[in-house]
Amino acid sequence: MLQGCRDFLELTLTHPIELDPVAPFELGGHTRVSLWDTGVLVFEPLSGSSKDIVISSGVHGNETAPIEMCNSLIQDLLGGALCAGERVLFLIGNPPAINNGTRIVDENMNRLFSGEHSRGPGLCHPERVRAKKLEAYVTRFFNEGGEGGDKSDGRHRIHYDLHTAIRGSKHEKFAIYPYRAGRAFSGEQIMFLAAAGVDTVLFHHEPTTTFSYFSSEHFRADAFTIELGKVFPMGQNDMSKFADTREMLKRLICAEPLGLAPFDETKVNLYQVRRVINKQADDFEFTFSSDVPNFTAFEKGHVIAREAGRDILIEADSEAVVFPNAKVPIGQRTVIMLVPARDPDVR
Ligand SMILES: O=C(O)CCC(=O)N[C@@H](CCC(=O)O)C(=O)O
Ligand SMILES: [Zn+2]
Repeated sequence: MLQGCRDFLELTLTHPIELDPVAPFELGGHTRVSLWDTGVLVFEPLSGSSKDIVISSGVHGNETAPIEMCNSLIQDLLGGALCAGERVLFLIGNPPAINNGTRIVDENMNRLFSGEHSRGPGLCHPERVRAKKLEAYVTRFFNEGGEGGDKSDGRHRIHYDLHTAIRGSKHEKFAIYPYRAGRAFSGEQIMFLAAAGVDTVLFHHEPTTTFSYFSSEHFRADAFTIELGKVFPMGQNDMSKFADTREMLKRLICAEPLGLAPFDETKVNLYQVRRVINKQADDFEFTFSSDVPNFTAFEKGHVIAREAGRDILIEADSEAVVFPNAKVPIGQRTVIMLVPARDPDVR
């Protein structure tokens, strides 16, 4: 089915829920290719490697640019224009939502990891079932690679979960670095991201149920949620804006020299998550308009939102907003509040 497959994304979207695994086959005498399920594809160099790399896209169905970029890398690998030098697992997260052209179908998949899919109402709809399967595929992929974690720790495990943001951003491309209890941040990873055009990093301050946190926490992977720009419908992305990102992912996958500069905090924008504001009442509303870009800062005392007759104020001298979204279910995150990172533990 895969050999001679015209387009991996088309195959995935034609089988949005599941696809029988395909027996591994060899490509060009150098790579083993395995299809584990719909949107789940593994490339393994026959001559060995040192990295296990997960690249996921489409966890939110309307975030199309990363899906198109990954599909083009996959097509080049399948077609022989590129040759994998490292083990790579590509995941297209939420095919039914991609077919729908929407962020979610029933529930935000990126709040369902680290077992959250099975809590509360349990596996009651496809996004929960898929999140559980995605965890299992990542687990299998890292375990089959062998012992690993951060770069200094056996095989180097990496997970880039690629997204695009609902609104525009003062920093067009940025990454969320999941909370890492007792682990320093990787300067090399931050410089890799910068070379990929992702010049801004947010250090999260607490555990979450996102996909990148799952890989970071359970497999000690260098894992990130990466926002590559603003959402556009499939086919309407200016792919030239993703050239640097694609180039660096290509070099990584193909084990080409990365040519990274040493960590230099003057070359990147580093923010610390100060707090997350969760929605507590149906009437939650922001005081700023929907076209205010991510990373807009407000001064101490400014009222940024209201709910249940209560004002929500800026607490620090200045705090910047990212991902403001009043239309989330009660209990979920409406906005992340940022301050500049002061002396982050980057090594
Ligand atoms: O633009 C928005 O409001 C959301 C974009 C998006 O999907 N962001 C991720 C971030 C995940 C993280 O915090 O690591 C999400 O909300 O799931
Ligand atoms: Zn997203």
